[in-house]
Amino acid sequence: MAVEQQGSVPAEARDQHAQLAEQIEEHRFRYYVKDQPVVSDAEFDKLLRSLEALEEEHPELRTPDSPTQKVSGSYETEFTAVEHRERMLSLDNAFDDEELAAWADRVAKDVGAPGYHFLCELKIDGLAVNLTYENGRLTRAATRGDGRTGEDITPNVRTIADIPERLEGDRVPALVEIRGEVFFPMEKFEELNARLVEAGDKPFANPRNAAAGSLRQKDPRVTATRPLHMVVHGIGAREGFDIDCLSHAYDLLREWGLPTAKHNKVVDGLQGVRDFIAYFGEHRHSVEHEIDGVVVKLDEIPLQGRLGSTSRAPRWAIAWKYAPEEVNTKLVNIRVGVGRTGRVTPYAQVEPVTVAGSEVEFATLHNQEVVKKKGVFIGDTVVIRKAGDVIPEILGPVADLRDGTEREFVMPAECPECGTALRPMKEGDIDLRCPNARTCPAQLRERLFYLAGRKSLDIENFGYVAAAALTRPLEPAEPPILDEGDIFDLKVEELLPIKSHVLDQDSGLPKRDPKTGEEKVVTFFANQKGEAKKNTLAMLENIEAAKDRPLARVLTGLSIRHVGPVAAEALAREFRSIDRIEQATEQELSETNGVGPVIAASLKQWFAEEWHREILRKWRAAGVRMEEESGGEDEGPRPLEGLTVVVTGTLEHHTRDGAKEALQSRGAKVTGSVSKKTSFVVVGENPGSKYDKAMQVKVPVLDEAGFAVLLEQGPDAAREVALPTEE
Ligand SMILES: NC(=O)c1ccc[n+]([C@@H]2O[C@H](COP(=O)([O-])OP(=O)(O)OC[C@H]3O[C@@H](n4cnc5c(N)ncnc54)[C@H](O)[C@@H]3O)[C@@H](O)[C@H]2O)c1
Ligand SMILES: [Zn+2]
Repeated sequence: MAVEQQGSVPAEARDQHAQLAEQIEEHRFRYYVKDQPVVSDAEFDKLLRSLEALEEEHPELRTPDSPTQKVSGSYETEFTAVEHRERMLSLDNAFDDEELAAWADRVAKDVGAPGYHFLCELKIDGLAVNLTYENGRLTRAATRGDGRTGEDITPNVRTIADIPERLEGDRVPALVEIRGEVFFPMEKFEELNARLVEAGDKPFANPRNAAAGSLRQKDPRVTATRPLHMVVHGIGAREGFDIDCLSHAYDLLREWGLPTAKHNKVVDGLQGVRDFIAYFGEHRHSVEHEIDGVVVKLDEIPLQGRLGSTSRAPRWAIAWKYAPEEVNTKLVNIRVGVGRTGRVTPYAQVEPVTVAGSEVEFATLHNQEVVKKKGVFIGDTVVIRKAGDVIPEILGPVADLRDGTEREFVMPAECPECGTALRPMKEGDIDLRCPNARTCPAQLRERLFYLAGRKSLDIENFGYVAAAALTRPLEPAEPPILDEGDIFDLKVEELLPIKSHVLDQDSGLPKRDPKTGEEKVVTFFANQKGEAKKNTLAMLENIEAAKDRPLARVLTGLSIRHVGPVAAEALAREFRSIDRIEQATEQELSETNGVGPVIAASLKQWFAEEWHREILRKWRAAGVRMEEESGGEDEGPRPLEGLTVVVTGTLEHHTRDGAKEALQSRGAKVTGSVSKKTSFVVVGENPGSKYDKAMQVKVPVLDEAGFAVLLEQGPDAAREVALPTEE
């Protein structure tokens, strides 16, 4: 019989199975023992799923030692092996609603009677630990290991502040095994890698690996330096107390001083589970730790016992996995981009990958210090993270895949677009700038794009590619626009012969033909017959129409440092003409409501530059509006329209109501709770939890000085002075 069954599996399937199993074991070893996985979790899960599918087809391959039947491998490590009193299992996964519903059906069938509940918990992305408390004292802590035997990490766990040495209260049991997840906070991650890199050690690829690697240190003194936290999510063996539901057990655990989860919810049916999943799918980043899913458990403990477990996972629980936000890809290059104000920032170019539903090819790296802190080299495989609608970022390198050909990034000394030597604006600035403001093609292109943008002159059909074609065409040699002074004098005849690249707005790089791989060259303004395209004519018409935009928009379009739409409104309202602004003293400017000394100084600097005054002369000659229309009714501008602001803590110069009114009168909405949709959080003294929340969800946080900037100069300027989100 056995022989016959064996024979029924084709050799090919058997080989494939053996190969997959070996790969999976290898990845588990790298993940659980070395804390340096070389593939993403999603890739790993895919391998495991293929193995499961293969076993579904050929059940004979599903032997007890298959990776699908085990919690993980058993490995010899440098830690002492210890037995768990009760097994520590993994979880089965549901990747879609059908799988979730199938699980719920099974539960219904096995329980057989109504009246049970589902306990929904967040699935924390960390590593599992087992804490043994005897008569209230922590006597041992272990990793999960293969589920029966884990590694003794007691001295390391004792360094974690969240974990009590002694349980509190008068209901402390004789024995209890507490299961929970140790995690590493995302906002401390870059700092850790910076420290490791500086010490010549390997950086971690992501916070989950950092948690595991920090906890599994030979020297617990090292663990003690790492900001580890824990959340409790289960109970193993126990003596001396009874519990009816897991949710009630958590109340007891909390009483004992253990760190229980804040977001658990008991629901009485599948719909409640779906709602919980949907809610945290939306609010994934407003939680204090990374989550990769939701764990749904049957709440009633006697019923859990009735359903029992497989060799790998309990039948009474299931893990819903959210779409992964992290993928591995190759860091092809680190380039630098030049912004509107000449700031030069490095950014990563990676092999294109899809993360969270969109293709990613570039990720920001902020400045040369950040590149160093992250410890990434050009040529590394890196972990890319795209969280919600946030700009993609590189978390860290997969150091174990290095082969020695990787090279360190060196910040260029010269502007990549005009060759001018880069320098900081002020001593002590980290940011480097290209000082060639007037003719640096990158800066001019960005300024023109801004000038034509929604906040300024709002010129339709004048986009990024047009700005590039007009300032640095491949042909003819002389571009029609040398600086923004020329924009209102464009003639259609000048545009027709222009040949240019199609520049990508994210990177400033020429787009390539997907087939040939060559950089695309187009006659952007002319059709094949050499006549003006419809869009070209529309662009010229729109430029003409833009001459009559309100003064504030014209001012905004000049890209004067610190003069965004809000300050421009204030200036236009007070002075009513560009001439009067130019003639005003620095004192007069800075006393203007909504302007202040920084803007005043910046205006003076701007007008002192001859080529800036030349722009104004050309615009005036072209008929651009340089004065506010007289008479205007005094309704007041709403420069903060569309913003949502939270104020917390005590401010020195405003009462809470005063601050609220100042915001509302400028059009902002003021709310009481912080979410991803919040534009700014203003913090005074003793800010409390809203501040922490803002840090977590990375909402810009303003101190009182920053608040003043927001009121006077608007959101763009305020963002520049927001407090750093790390630390
Ligand atoms: N990248 C790799 O090479 C690699 C290798 C091995 C495993 N992995 C990853 O590790 C995970 C699989 O490992 P696994 O067996 O730990 O399974 P799992 O992560 O899917 O689920 C089980 C674990 O979830 C944790 N958990 C978090 N919150 C919980 C909660 N509220 N209640 C109960 N448990 C909770 C527990 O530690 C438990 O052990 C997958 O995400 C997999 O991709 C990756
Ligand atoms: Zn330059």
